[in-house]
Amino acid sequence: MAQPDTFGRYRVVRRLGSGSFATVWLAHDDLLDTPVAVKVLAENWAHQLDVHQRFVEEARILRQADSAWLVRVHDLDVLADERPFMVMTYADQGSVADLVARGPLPLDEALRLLTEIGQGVTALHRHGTIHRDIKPSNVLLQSSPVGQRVLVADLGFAKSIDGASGFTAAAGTPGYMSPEQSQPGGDIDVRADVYSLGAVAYELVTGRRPPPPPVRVPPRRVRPGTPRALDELIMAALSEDRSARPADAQTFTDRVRAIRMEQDLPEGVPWRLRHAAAVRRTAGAAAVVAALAACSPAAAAAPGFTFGRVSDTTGSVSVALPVEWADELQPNGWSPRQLGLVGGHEPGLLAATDTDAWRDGGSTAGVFAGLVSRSAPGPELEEIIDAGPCPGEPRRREYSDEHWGGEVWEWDRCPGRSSFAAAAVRPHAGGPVLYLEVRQPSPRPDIVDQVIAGTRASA
Ligand SMILES: Nc1ncnc2c1ncn2[C@@H]1O[C@H](COP(=O)(O)OP(=O)(O)OP(=O)(O)O)[C@@H](O)[C@H]1O
Repeated sequence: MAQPDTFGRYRVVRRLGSGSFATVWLAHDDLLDTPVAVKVLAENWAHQLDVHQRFVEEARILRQADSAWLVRVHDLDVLADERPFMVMTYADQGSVADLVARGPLPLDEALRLLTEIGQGVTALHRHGTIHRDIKPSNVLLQSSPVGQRVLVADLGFAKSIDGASGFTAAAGTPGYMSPEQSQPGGDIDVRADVYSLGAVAYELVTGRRPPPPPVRVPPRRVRPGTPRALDELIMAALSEDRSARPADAQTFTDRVRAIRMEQDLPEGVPWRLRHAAAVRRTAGAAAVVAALAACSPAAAAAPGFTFGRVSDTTGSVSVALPVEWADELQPNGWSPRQLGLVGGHEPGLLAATDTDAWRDGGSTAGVFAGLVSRSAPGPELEEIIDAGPCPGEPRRREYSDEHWGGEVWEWDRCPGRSSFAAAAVRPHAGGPVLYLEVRQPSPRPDIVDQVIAGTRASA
């Protein structure tokens, strides 16, 4: 699609993306000197009266509901070719879908996001509107002076509460959509949005979208340590019987807020979930071949193993490991926030015989290496390891070679008959902390040391 120069007085900068009905552009309001997002109805829909009307209706609802937790609409106009466009707040930090794609969030962050999403949906309910398509990709993120702010967006399917019964077409997204929404002609009320809030909550906490209704696996089973009150709230919101759900978004949000205030929330993400995102984003066979092709024999291999080298996609982290461990590679980085540490998305990689088994703590051999933010005080594993991945106390030892200094913790008997080592090291010459995990069939500290010695990182 050719990039237009302007929409009205808004100067186009670049295309942000397209949905089923519209394309959204980043533009600049030169008069007010501020970035804006301009959503333009697609040409093929512009002449269809009902779609045109729905687009204008979305703009009006967002304008009238006017909440800090909803995308704000500043202007609505029509182009010369009759395509309507709305001018919105620009959400500069992507969507909650991008965030959960990196893995489950620390609970306090998940609850903060849920509270803000709930406030946005509450504003819609107060305005007399049911959103009908709440899902992580429809919740945008904007940077603000006090951190990150949530903006509920995309009311393409929204309906007024009064006119919500007797829909003829199913609308919504599987996994997030209430059971009543998938019944054409079924009547819908605000509790359909409560179901979707429960589904979003489930995904924020576990890193997984809930299965279609009826949902039988509570979040606690996927993420041990989830507070019982949160588990119960999410499962209540996901009830097939809507009379068992919280009555509306306000009730749901109040309960989330109470859990946030009262509970002593566990920090970080449990071990078995930490690499969930990494595994999900495994780049497939092409990356694996590339990884092996990139392997070059490393010097002074441990007896019985040939070492090779794999790198992450940014080229910042490069790890030497036994080549037979590098069957599968996830080179797209990681989020130290999963360990309860500061930092956003950082360079890192997971190379293993079976990356799924890595996540589940099953039988696999491999190495995870990820950079921790430069401001991390480490390298101290106490800051990183809250509860061990394996039974028993680890053996702890100092580590030092020509390049790195830090510490290593080793567990010999882990689930899946493997042994597990975690290391936090920092270059003697200065630089960010590197966090490593080595999983192997039998405890071989010499291999752990060789992996660390052969690893290189640049910030
Ligand atoms: N206010 C905004 N600021 C920044 N990006 C936005 C904004 N509104 C939408 N986008 C982005 O533009 C893209 C298209 O959005 P749009 O709402 O048209 O469709 P969608 O939600 O992706 O799909 P569909 O409408 O089919 O569900 C998405 O990637 C969305 O994240």
